[in-house]
Amino acid sequence: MRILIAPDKFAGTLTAVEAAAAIEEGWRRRDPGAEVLVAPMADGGPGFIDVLSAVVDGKLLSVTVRGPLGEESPATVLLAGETAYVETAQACGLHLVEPKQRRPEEASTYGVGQLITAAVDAGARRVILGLGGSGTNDAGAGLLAALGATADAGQLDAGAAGLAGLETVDLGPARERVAGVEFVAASDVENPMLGLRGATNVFGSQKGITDERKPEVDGWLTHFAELADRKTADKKGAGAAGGLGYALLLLGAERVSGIDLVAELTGLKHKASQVDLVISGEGAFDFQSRDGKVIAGVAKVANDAMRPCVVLAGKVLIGSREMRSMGVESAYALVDAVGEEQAFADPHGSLAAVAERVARTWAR
Ligand SMILES: O=C(O)[C@H](O)CO
Repeated sequence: MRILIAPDKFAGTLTAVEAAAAIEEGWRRRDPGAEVLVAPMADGGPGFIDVLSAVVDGKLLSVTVRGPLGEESPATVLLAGETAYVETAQACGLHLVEPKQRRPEEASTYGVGQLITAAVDAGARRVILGLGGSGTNDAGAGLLAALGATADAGQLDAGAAGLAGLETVDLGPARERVAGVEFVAASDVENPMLGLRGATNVFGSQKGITDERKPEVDGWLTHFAELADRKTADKKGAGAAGGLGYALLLLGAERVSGIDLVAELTGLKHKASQVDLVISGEGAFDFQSRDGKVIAGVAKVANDAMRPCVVLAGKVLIGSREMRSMGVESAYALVDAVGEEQAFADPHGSLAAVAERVARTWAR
């Protein structure tokens, strides 16, 4: 049997590379002669550089930047000729701050601007940024400040709260700093920045913004957009990574789907056409998995190649009808198979055990 293993990370427990290894190990116990192709995936969020550095011929540049709350964060830029790949979550990711320490209204994307500066200073003329998994919600104002944008009153690098008192914003110096550089924003979502479908209302809760605080925070972002460029806030992907997409669009970025970009760079289409079964996976397979996320992207590629796609996930929180409409044949949950405690205590072993069971059904 020929299989393609193309999972996302299992957030908080396994990277995409580790998840793929666990699935392969479990599958081989049942089907030792299987021909296995492995393609760990990412949608623009955490894991973007890890996954791309395995397939892009380039070198890693190590830098230290400001994390979401000002702490030092180590990060890497992947340089391939004049193209640089940046994983924005390395500077502004939710995982960088312990749940109890989170202050989402103050968290800033300043470090993402520092990553761009490092890439440009190293000779990049095209910067491809993965967006997603952020702990920030500052409309990308921090990024713009790091590149030289200025404001009177208020503060561009103090998170969403700093935007409240702004009176004027000058993006000129930031645009000048990166003149001639082409940007690509590879995002995990297409949401606009403001309103009910916007960054604060849809993704604010996972960062710790309470429902009561959302109208005021959304108002701060609206105020900033009114000073900078209101129309751009409605564009596709402006709301990705707490409005970081918006700041990149202001710098002229082209917006693409993160998973489509990763699928292309990893040759996923070709790989899918060579196998009998495609296996994907992630921590929680839920309604958020539908648009722009890894499972939806992998299932689409599998369907286009007319190959069945199954999913292994920590939890499956989606109905079978919805799952099938995405092109996923079956989904298997670790917590159903081994229990929640065991799934967290030994994620590798649990995932391998479930993969072995799946092979019992699918291997031939
Ligand atoms: O970072 C975030 O806000 C979400 O992943 C959507 O991009």
